[in-house]
Amino acid sequence: MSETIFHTEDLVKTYHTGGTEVRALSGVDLDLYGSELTVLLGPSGSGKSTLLNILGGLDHATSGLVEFRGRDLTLLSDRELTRYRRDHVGFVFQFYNLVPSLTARENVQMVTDIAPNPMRAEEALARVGMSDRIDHFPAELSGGQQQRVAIARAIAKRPEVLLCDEPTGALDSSTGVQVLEAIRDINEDLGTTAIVITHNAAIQGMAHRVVHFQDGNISTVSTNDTRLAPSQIEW
Ligand SMILES: Nc1ncnc2c1ncn2[C@@H]1O[C@H](COP(=O)(O)OP(=O)(O)OP(=O)(O)O)[C@@H](O)[C@H]1O
Repeated sequence: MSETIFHTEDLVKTYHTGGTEVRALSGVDLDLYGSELTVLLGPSGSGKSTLLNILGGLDHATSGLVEFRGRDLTLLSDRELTRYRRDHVGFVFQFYNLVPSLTARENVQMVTDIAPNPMRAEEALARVGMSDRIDHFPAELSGGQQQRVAIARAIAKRPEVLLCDEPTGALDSSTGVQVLEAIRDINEDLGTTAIVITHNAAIQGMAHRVVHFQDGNISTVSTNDTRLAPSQIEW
């Protein structure tokens, strides 16, 4: 088995809003491994995004342990967390968050211009099958194409982990499959550890490891002996 990338122990996240307390994560124990593609599956509100945000250094846990390669993220200051995110993590969200006034290439270059060891924007876009749309603006691209540009932007700095929160949530099945293929290819070709949130159970077939969430905790973790190609997935 490959190296443990993320390790959590009794991880708790509580939100306080308007006098009420929501326990978004209630004692999560989890290990995730390098170069794997993990799917986090579960109903709305079960805590998937909360966990992903903590793993990615976007949010602090309330209590418990969360380690990235043995380094305790809960001990990091905001400044150190920013550095951790910048150096190690690529994010992809449901809505692509591209800058509308910049072309696909320029959207990716926003990252490659400031990263220490980036791939060229053209290479990142080629890896997601977008070479022929490199000078197009987001409004000239379909939702799936925009999401592939967003993936290119996320991987251009060569992050160790790619965290995807509902990357196909806004897409139909055939467009979504192209996005899943891009994520699978990044995981396989670059060895990038990928974690993909979905509430679409069909997607779990492409994962090495599937983590099922229920009510702020993990109900089961399973592994797929045989994985599906994204082209075999439909919803
Ligand atoms: N910033 C916040 N303030 C207050 N409550 C929050 C906040 N973020 C999440 N929650 C609550 O925490 C719980 C877990 O939310 P989370 O977004 O992690 O679930 P999820 O499984 O990702 O759901 P979805 O699939 O709908 O995105 C929910 O009850 C949600 O309402």
